[in-house]
Amino acid sequence: MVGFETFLEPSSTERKTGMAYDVPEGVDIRGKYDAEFAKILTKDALQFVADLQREFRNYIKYALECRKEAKIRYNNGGLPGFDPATKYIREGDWVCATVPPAIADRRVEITGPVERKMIINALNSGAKVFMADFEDALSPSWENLMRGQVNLKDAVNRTISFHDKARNRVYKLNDQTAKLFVRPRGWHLPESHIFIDGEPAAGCLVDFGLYFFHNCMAFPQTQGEGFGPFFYLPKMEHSREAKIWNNVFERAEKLAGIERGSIRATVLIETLPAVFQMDEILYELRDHSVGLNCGRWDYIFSYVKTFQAHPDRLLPDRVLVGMTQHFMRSYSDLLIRTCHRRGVHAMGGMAAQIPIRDDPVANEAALELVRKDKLREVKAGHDGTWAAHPGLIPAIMEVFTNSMGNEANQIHTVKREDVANLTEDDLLQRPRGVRTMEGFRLNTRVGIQYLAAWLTGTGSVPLYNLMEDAATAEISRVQNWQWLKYRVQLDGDGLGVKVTRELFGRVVEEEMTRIEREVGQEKFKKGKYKEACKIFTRQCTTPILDDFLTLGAYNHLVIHYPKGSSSRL
Ligand SMILES: CC(=O)SCCNC(=O)CCNC(=O)[C@H](O)C(C)(C)COP(=O)(O)OP(=O)(O)OC[C@H]1O[C@@H](n2cnc3c(N)ncnc32)[C@H](O)[C@@H]1OP(=O)(O)O
Ligand SMILES: O=CC(=O)O
Ligand SMILES: [Mg+2]
Repeated sequence: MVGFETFLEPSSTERKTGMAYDVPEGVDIRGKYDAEFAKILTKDALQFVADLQREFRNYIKYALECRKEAKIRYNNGGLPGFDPATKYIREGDWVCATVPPAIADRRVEITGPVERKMIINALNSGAKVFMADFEDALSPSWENLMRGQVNLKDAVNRTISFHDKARNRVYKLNDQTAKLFVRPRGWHLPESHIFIDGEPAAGCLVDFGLYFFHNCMAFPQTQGEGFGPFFYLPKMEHSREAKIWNNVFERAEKLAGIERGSIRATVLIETLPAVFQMDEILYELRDHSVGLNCGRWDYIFSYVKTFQAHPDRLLPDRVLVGMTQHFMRSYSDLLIRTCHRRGVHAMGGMAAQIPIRDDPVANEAALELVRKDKLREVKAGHDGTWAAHPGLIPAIMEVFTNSMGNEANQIHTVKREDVANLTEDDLLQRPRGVRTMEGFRLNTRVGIQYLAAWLTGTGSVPLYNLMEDAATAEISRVQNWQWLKYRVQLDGDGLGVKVTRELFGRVVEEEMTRIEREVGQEKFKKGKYKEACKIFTRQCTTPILDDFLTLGAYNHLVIHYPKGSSSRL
């Protein structure tokens, strides 16, 4: 068996001879040529991605077809629930592989896009783990994705640096850094700059494949056999999708010649159907799992999406749908019980507050909200949680450490058998609260500004002192769609106004004026606010809900080089 190290050495014939990528049979690169990207898009790396694509594409297509069938069932009145056919897995006494000591303690994890300076800051932040994100926090332009792969390779090799010329500041890695996890895109997103056998590659296989190919050998070399690389897996709806990932991992380990079970992944439970599949998902990944995470923002989005044809389950204002709602608390509790029963981490989620630099009082109030959220998580039994910003880490670390002390996690100490009997009704309970005009306006203002940033290549932004990314923006979009579709009455501000297309038209106009005032005329003119407004308005008023905000909008990011930038030597 040829090991990966042999693969990694480019042969003389594989070195670039011109301004084009050297591609294997059946692969066509339609993104811009860049000499740095060519070090990632080597012929062997592309062959690896193409092999994964060829082996798994039909499984992925099938899984996406199954999602469509499930949607039809829900749209016809069905509810997601536990599957009687897999009761034996839920009731069985199995456990996942032992948590590797290197990542036993994950009490604070920082997340962020795969941007060069942020990677260095995150790795140096004092968090235990850094989740480098190709997903919710990244706008998946060719430039961002490929630059991100270059950055991660340099980070794993510990050669990464960044010179901020404006501030004359050089960024380098500290001796002690966070452990690196990487989150590839979800199954649904294509990578339209890489064609394999005439069709776009699956985005997640590109993200996973290129990162794994270039970096997998560094983990056994620096951390010992069997300890990495590590991943986060997003937006799954069913254990069949986890099974595909498990097979991808096994194939990758075999090709690389690294020990089976070296790859470890935490799955985000961030769709409503997946909460009924947590045991099954862990079971499929049992040799590669290090737990589950409460992806709370996508989970709320998924609640709306799953119940898009259920007018009796409309959401109140977005700000009211927090972790103390019964359905959210039940989800977090059951996740903890499930993970600890199977011997793996139960990770908490992201509080959206970020530091407010110019207002100490507001800053303290925001920090207090974060502390409260984290205290609830650690008391419930979570083993760690997410921070959106380095400025939050000391406070979050303190809350977790005050509760957990020197224990690396709570896997064996907090079993949560008290929630063993949580029911489908608990997990689906309607969220409570009122709907207001300000909620409708805020959704509109946030949705448009987020999309405008995303279209210009920024996938996570601070808006009104909160972190916004693809998942939080999804809530704004689908909530407006839901309220418009069912012409809800805004019952929370005493006005009793009905949400109609005419009202939405007025709100969009007024909020665009407000955005222009807030960001300034020049930024407004130069930015993509009008384009974003058009996309957002269509998505909120379309008769059939788009599955994802980013799927339609992705076409606006794709730039093909018509003559192609591939060559075969
Ligand atoms: C729903 C989910 O999926 S959550 C996970 C996905 N979302 C995310 O990962 C969001 C991550 N967070 C961020 O992107 C950013 O914190 C934002 C956009 C919310 C705010 O960013 P900014 O306004 O630029 O923050 P701010 O100006 O306060 O940054 C101060 C410093 O902290 C750094 N910083 C901020 N957030 C991060 C981060 N998450 N990771 C690393 N460094 C960070 C900045 O780079 C900056 O560094 P510098 O002082 O060396 O220049
Ligand atoms: O990915 C995390 C989420 O909350 O969504
Ligand atoms: Mg998410």
